[in-house]
Amino acid sequence: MLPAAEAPAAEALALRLARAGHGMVQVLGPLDLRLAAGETVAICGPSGVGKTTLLRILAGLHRDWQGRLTLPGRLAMVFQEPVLLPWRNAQDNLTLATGCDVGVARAALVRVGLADKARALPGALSLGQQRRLALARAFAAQPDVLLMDEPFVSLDPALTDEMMALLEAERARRPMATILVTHAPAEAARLADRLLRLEGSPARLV
Ligand SMILES: Nc1ncnc2c1ncn2[C@@H]1O[C@H](COP(=O)(O)OP(=O)(O)OP(=O)(O)O)[C@@H](O)[C@H]1O
Repeated sequence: MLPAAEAPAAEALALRLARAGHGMVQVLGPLDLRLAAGETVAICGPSGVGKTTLLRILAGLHRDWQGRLTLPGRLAMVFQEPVLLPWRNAQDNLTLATGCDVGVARAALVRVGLADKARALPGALSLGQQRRLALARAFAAQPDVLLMDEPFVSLDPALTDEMMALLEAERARRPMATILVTHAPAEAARLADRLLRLEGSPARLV
């Protein structure tokens, strides 16, 4: 057995992708993506290169691909838009989406500053509160791997900073591997251990 200092970190995710596409059009691959437990990787690349497609493959939302995915733990995803259930209150948005119990949902709402909004419908929340609710939903899933698809896009700098601070606090509380798709170098520099770039057609990771 290797001494602890030389032992490889546990792997949170390993993708060996031969190809992925939309119908006849190949968008991605071949490419390999591996994440150690607790590691944060930022992925950037030009618009339309396939970043969202890659995240959707990892989340099981995109089926048109060939290869092998190993993902031993729980996964949660934060989309560009909050994608909330409009007729369910904030607390139900967490429990219904993740299967977590009310205590876990309440605790996640507290951590994102929405303790007093548990009974509020998404439509009664500000944009920033809706974004924080989407983050709380991901936290309530207690993921081992968190996928974030441009989660701070179109937010003002103060709200972006607040969202990043919430993510940092959650990672300090409970480590999770994170993939952050972003166009913003400052977000990648602050949050990520590694920066990867999707390039080409079909796209590869460089
Ligand atoms: N449902 C779909 N049907 C056909 N083609 C699609 C579909 N969704 C995406 N595409 C195409 O696949 C390619 C990759 O799209 P994807 O959304 O993954 O890119 P992206 O890098 O996330 O872009 P952006 O930074 O603009 O969000 C694009 O050329 C897009 O037009």
